[in-house]
Amino acid sequence: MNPHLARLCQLAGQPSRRIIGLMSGTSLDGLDVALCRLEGHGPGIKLTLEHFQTVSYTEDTKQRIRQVFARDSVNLEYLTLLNPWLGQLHARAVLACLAEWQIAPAEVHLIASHGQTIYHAPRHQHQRPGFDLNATLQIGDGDHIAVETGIITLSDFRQKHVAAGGEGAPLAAYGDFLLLSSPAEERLLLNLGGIANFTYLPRAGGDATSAFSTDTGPGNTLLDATVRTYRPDLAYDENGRLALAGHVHKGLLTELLAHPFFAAPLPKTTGPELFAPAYLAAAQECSATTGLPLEDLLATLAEFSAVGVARAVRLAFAGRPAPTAVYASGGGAHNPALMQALARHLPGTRFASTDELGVPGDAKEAILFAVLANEAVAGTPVSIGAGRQRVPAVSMGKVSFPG
Ligand SMILES: Nc1ncnc2c1ncn2[C@@H]1O[C@H](COP(=O)(O)OP(=O)(O)OP(=O)(O)O)[C@@H](O)[C@H]1O
Ligand SMILES: CC(=O)N[C@H]1[C@@H]2OC[C@@H](O2)[C@@H](O)[C@@H]1O[C@H](C)C(=O)O
Repeated sequence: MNPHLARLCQLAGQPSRRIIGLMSGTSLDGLDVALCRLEGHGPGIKLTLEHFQTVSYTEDTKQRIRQVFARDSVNLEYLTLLNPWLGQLHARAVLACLAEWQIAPAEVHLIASHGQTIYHAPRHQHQRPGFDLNATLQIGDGDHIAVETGIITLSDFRQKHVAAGGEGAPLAAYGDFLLLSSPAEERLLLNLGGIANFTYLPRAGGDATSAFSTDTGPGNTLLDATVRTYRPDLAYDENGRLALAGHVHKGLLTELLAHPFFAAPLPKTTGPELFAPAYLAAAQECSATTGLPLEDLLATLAEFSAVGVARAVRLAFAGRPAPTAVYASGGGAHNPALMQALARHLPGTRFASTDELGVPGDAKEAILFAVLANEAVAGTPVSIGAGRQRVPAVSMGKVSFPG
C-alpha cells in the first residue's frame, strides 16, 4: 500500500486529529490559519482551537489576486501561474505559523485548505445558455501545500457540493451543525464576511433536516470597495466611524434592494461578481445620488447589508417567529454601523458573538474546513438540511499526498 495512504488510514482510526484549517475569504485581507484538535467525528465532535492567526496579505499579494478576482476576463497564463503561487504562499504561511507556535510540521496530521475563491457562478447568477449548472472556482493548489509542508492536505471542498446539486456554498451549516447545535435553543449563526450568510440550527436532538445555511447578500464587500475608492489610504471603515457619521439615503437603498436576488427562495448564494462597485454605480445613477458624500454612501451600504440579512431571515421563517438568539462572526461583527442596523431590522433579537460559544468569530470559517476534512477522513458522509438544502450526504475535499 502507498505509505501515504496507510498513514491516512491510520489517522482515520485515531481518537483525535490535529488539523490546520486555512481560509482566505472574499475580503482578501489575509489567510486565516486555525490549528484545531478534533476529537471524534460527527455529532458530539469536540473542538479545541490550539492556535489561530490571520497572516495578512501584503499589498503585492492583494494586487495579484485582484487581477483575477471576480473578473469576467483574465489572462490565462497569469491565472495558471497564480494557482501554484498561491498554494506555495499558503504553505509558507503555515510553516511560518508553526515555527512561531514552536510546533513541528510532523506534529500536525492534516491541512484543510479552502483556497481563494476567484469566481462564484451559481446558475441563477450566470444564466449562461448551454450551461445548466452551478459552478465555483477556488485556487491555491493543494498538491503544492502538501509537498511544501510535508503534511497531507485536503482542498477544493466546494466541488463535491456542486456535483451533488448544491451551489458550492455556504458550507458553514456542516461545521455549525456539528459544533454549535444546542439542546437549549434554536440559533442563527450570522457570518458577516465580504458576503453575509447565516446558518439556522434547530435545537440539538430536534429535526436536524431543517438545518441549513444561505447567503443573504453583501456583508462588507461594497463597504470595503467604496472606502478604497474614496479613501485609498484606508482598507476599511474601522469601527464604522465614517458610516456612523452619515445618513441613510432611502432612494439609493431602494435601488440597491431592487435586485431579484433578495426575493429569491432560500438557500441561495452570491458573490462580489454581482455585488461589485458597478452594481453600486448603477444604483446611484438610477437614484440620482452620484454626488452623495462618502459617509452617506457608507451609512446606506451598511443599511443595505442589514436589510439583506433581515429579508433572508423573514423568507426563512415566513409564518413563524425567527430564532431570537443570533451569534455573529466575521469581520463585519466588529463594525458597529452594521450591527446597529441589524438590531434595527431584527427587533427582539439577542445578538452575541460566537466567541461566547467557544468558537472565535474570526476563526470560525477556517475551523469549518478543519471540521470538513476531519469528517472526510474519519467520519461518514454528512447530510445537512435534507429538507431545504436538497444536497445528499457527501464527503468533501480532495486528498494531496506530500510525495
Ligand atoms: N474593526 C472593524 N471595523 C469595521 N469593519 C471591520 C473591522 N474589522 C473587520 N472589519 C470588516 O471585516 C472585513 C474582513 O472580514 P472577514 O475576514 O470576515 O471577511 P472574509 O472572511 O474575507 O469574507 P467571506 O466570509 O465573505 O469570505 C474587513 O474587510 C472589514 O470590512
Ligand atoms: C464561493 C465562496 O467562496 N463563498 C464564500 C463567501 O464568503 C461568505 C459566503 O460567500 C459563503 O457563501 C462562502 O464561504 C463560507 C466559508 C461558507 O461556505 O460557508
